[in-house]
Amino acid sequence: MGEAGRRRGRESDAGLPSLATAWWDAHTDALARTGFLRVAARLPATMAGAVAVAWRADRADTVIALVLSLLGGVATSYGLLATRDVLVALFAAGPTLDRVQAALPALAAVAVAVAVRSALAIGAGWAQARLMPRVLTLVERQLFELTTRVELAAFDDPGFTDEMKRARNRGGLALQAVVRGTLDLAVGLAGLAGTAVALLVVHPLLLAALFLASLPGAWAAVRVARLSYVSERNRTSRRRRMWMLGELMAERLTAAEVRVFTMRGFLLGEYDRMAAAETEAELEVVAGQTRVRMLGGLLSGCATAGLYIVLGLLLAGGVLPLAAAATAVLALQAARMSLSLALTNVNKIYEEGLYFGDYTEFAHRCADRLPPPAETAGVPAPRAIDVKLAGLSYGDDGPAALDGVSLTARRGQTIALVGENGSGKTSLATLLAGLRVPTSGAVTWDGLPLHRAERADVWRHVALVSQEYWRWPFTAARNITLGTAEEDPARMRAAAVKAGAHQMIENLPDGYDTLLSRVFAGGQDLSGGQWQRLTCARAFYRDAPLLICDEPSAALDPKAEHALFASLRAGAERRITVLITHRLANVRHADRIYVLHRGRIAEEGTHGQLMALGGRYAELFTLQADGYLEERIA
Ligand SMILES: Nc1ncnc2c1ncn2[C@@H]1O[C@H](COP(=O)(O)OP(=O)(O)OP(=O)(O)O)[C@@H](O)[C@H]1O
Repeated sequence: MGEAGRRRGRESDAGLPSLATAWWDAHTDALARTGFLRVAARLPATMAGAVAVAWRADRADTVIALVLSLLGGVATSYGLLATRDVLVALFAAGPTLDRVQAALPALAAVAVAVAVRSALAIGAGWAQARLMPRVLTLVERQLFELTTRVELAAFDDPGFTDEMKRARNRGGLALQAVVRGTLDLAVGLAGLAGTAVALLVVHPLLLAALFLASLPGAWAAVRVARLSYVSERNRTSRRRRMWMLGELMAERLTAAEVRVFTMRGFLLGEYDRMAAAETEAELEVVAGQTRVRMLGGLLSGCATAGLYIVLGLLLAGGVLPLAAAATAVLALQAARMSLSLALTNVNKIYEEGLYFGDYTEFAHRCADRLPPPAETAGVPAPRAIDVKLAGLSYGDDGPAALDGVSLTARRGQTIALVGENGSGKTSLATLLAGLRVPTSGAVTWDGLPLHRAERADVWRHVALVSQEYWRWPFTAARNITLGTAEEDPARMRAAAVKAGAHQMIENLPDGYDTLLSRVFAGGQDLSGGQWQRLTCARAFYRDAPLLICDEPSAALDPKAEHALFASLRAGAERRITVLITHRLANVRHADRIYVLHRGRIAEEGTHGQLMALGGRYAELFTLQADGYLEERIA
């Protein structure tokens, strides 16, 4: 078992169980074994990818940054050769004044080269700074375009959500770092090339010696990068747990339960365990990196010493004149600076490139999970919805949540889905709304299979009161008109009245303009029932031909519940209404009631037919009704 496996084992000894193994663990070990040549081979592709993104973000600034960086290398080369001319003039025989005068033109050339190089570096830096925010926006926007389009089923896959988190948290910043690193590497390489040209002119052997001297540093840089990347990957799941524990201990929604269930000791204990494993892993990596750096430093030192010995021998043997040797020393110093810049950035590009690779892999995975292209143009408002032998499983090998379900719902009808918890009601509703594609069978709207239609066109005809609705941090008005292009105040108020939300909203400090989130200054929060009224108002505002209400009254008081169902009945003839509720008194008026049991339709019919049948429905209804019948107001 690898270290990662052993650590996972330790984590699951007590407390929370292990997190599901994520797909990336599979290639962690392969990455740890990546050799220098593979790293080197990977760099050009990473850099080309970065330049391509930079190009899309802003062509002009990309070209300016690259061209100015390369010109900087020319200025370096020119400056070094001018320096050699200065030294040749100064080391020549003759009176000092004459020698200084002879060196003046070359000195002027050196000054110009230095000034030009600085100006080019400033220009390149400015272009790079302008490029960075655009690169980040481009990458993030691309990610959100995908995450808001992929099939809903993708979110059931823990691997997908992990990858998404990593791509979100690190992808954009990693690409920024790769682009910055690529441009800086261009500066370093241009400087190095400029120096190399100067060295080549001085003596070709010096160039070879410089190349050999740079190898240990390059090896250490790449090795350090790989160590931190592999450790980061291994630590992701631990961090996820720590983040999850942090959320449980420092969130308003969990605060009451943490206290009343005396969870504090357990949660803090879990946190300590995770933190200890995290620190241990961190120290392991730092120790490994320090060893590599020490070895790299030692080898670099030896190589540099060798370089100076070569220089000394060439000088002693009379192969190299003194001025050329002095230029070579200057060139070597310049080369070392350029080399250090280049290596730092090789390091950075490689490491950040791996993280950006996660982003690009995630983008590819998203592309695989996008709905197929629509085969029809436009989707008319449904007059009849047909479900034929539909089955649904969550995940690749999950048990069937629905199995062979068939039903028809027509315009003007209200159908009710009832049944015990986990029987498949919500799953069936997601099929009717085109939110999920059945794993077997089909769902059609007026004969059109939903999976062949453009999803956005389908959802334009759907209003959903979801069981797990989101408390959108917008104003009350925006919460009602959510997702619709136009805001019609009169219609919005009418929808709020139908949902019993109008008076409640009017009583808020700023009425419909009250911000419903405590996260923002001056924001307000609502009670569970008040939020539910608002979500019902949203559904009425959409006034869609398919209205799905999944437990719309779970948090409502009896009066509000009564009013809501009266409103639902009032407009029922214009649409298809799907009602899901455990309060069976509310489904008595439904045109057809489907009783689900373990993903299948166990019974169906009107209230009267099902009561006469004396099956599950009759049993549940009688059970509930008895509770009310015992005590009546006299
Ligand atoms: N996102 C999901 N991923 C995996 N399994 C799921 C998911 N959603 C539902 N299930 C499973 O599918 C089955 C049916 O769930 P569903 O939510 O449709 O039941 P339900 O009848 O609406 O239940 P309830 O009355 O509690 O709302 C359950 O076994 C549930 O565990």
